Amino acid sequence: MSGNESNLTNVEAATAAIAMEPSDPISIMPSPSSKRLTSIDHTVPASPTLQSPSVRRNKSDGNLMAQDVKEARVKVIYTGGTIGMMRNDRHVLTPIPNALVRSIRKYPNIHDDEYAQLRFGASASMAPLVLPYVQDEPRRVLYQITEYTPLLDSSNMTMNDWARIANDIHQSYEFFDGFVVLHGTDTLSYTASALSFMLENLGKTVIITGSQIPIFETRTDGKDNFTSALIIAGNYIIPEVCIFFGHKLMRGNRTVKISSNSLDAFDSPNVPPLARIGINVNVDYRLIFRPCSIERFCVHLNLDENVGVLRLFPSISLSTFRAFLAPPMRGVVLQSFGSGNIPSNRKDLMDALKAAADRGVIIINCTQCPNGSVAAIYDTGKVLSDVGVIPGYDMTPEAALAKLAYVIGKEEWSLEVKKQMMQSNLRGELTSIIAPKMEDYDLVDAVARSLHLSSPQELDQLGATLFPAMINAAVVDGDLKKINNLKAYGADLSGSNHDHRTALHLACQLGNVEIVKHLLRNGVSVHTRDRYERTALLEAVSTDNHEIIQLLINCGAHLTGSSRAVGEQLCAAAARGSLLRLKSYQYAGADLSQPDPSGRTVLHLAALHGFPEVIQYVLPYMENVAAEDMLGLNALHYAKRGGDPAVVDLLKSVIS
Ligand SMILES: NC(=O)C[C@H](N)C(=O)O
Repeated sequence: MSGNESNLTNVEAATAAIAMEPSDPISIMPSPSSKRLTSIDHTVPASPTLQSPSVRRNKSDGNLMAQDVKEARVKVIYTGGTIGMMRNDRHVLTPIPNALVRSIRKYPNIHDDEYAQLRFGASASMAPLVLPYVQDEPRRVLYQITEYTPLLDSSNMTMNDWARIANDIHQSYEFFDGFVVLHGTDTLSYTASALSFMLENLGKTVIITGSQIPIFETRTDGKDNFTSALIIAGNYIIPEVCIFFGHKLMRGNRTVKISSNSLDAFDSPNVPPLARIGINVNVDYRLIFRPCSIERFCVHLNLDENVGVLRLFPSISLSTFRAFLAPPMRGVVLQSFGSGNIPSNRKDLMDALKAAADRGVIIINCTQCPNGSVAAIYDTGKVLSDVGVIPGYDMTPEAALAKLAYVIGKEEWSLEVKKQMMQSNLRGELTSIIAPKMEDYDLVDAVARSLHLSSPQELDQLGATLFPAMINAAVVDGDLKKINNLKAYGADLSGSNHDHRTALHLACQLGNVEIVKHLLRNGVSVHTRDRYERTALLEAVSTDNHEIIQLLINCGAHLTGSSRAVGEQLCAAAARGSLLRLKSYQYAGADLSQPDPSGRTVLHLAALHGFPEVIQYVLPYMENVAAEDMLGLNALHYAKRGGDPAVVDLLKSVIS
């Protein structure tokens, strides 16, 4: 898709467009990383720009075999960690290259080989892996694993590895619905925190997980963590970098590793889990932190390594303290006592802090307590702000350190802006002010009372039914005030109705630019697909609203569905002579030279139906003006059949 070429800077992304329809040739294309011999793609790249499957009904038992089944594509980046380790002869756990995918193909509860055979035929052994059917989840998850070389124990990972993961997500962003990173647990919270900052304007789900016991062992937490992460990444739009561990989905930059041997190895002390996995998946949508600016997804890879964590202890020596703050240090997380206190009677330490802050070192005050926040309620804490130390509120040391590396690495920001950013809530990593009490669920409560409903589940269900309907009514009325009121009542503006349509779908269909902007600024996802696989972008294309198309594209929206289906739509528009529709698709990122399933292009159809202005417009965008369809006919042949002499002459000038 030409409109997306800026993102397709590597072979992997470009080859990811290979269709996975059963009729498509399936081949293994080298990824740029594998070219450098540093990673191996174990399957053909998957792409959400592909058609849903046409797998058939099983003749023997009559069961539905993937026909009409919706699919989601998840990219798995396997970096190492216990999850893929095996014990060597000395009983020491080490990661084994190429073992994970080989084993997974044999596990029927992680890979549905029957579905894969039906879907990908003879090439199934190299095709994407397929998660078996999951009750109550709408999509079959197809996943592609990219294995890094070497596989790392996470204790050996560095900031360069964070950049590599961020870059790989960036390169394949448009080809997948969600991302899972398999990672060692020891430094997982650091990686999650760093990625949460590096992935800017993230619109898709990224889940990092691993395990305490290798996935190859009979008793393992790896299978559950991995499959749950895949299910959530494929079926839920939670535009955050999350950690899945021990039945909980947590905001990554709020987590800490709390146990080296418990299977509940992670906790999110200051923010409840975003989702809990029991018999059902329960997502708390009100907790989700959404990007609220109209900007496209991008990555910031420049991190400053001159950062550190200094944990205070009674009687710390001045020389230790000074040495830590000395150049080249540029950012320090000062882990203070309790609610942010340091020994205020230690003038020597205060002077050293002030000298460092005056030199431009950003010093951020975080508590040593696993729970709670720093607050200037004691004199011993207040003195810190007097010497230029910034409050880190309730940030974990991991998040504060990663944020310092990110913020200091933003060379375009002044020192003042950097300090401001450290105190601002960029990705849900800190709570600086107590949120004003929401009139949360008042409205729902009132209705519930009149209906005699009382259980939390009934209230949730009522909210999920009432709010989307009421928001949609406000969208139809074009009533921004009403939309805001509903939000104040606790409505999730990203909520969808029974057709999985959001208010954004409707606003795009109605062409209300103001409401579209408002919804985007309130974090409504551009990636939600309704029951019929339509995105908000497709609604804007269908109504030829170019301003809205541009807004959505600026927010990271892209075309989904098979590229050949897009070709079909383009040909239909050309046959009608609709230059407007062709432009709509083009602005939405479509490649105007994309053929339909019979190999015909817009040029063929415009030639046949005699639309010279369409031909003039599309000519510069055609990859091959003489492209032939499946019958071996090019656009000139079609023009001759169409019989318009002007069109024939026009095409003769470009096709010999
Ligand atoms: N459970 C684990 O994954 C621990 C391992 N040492 C790692 O962090 O890679």
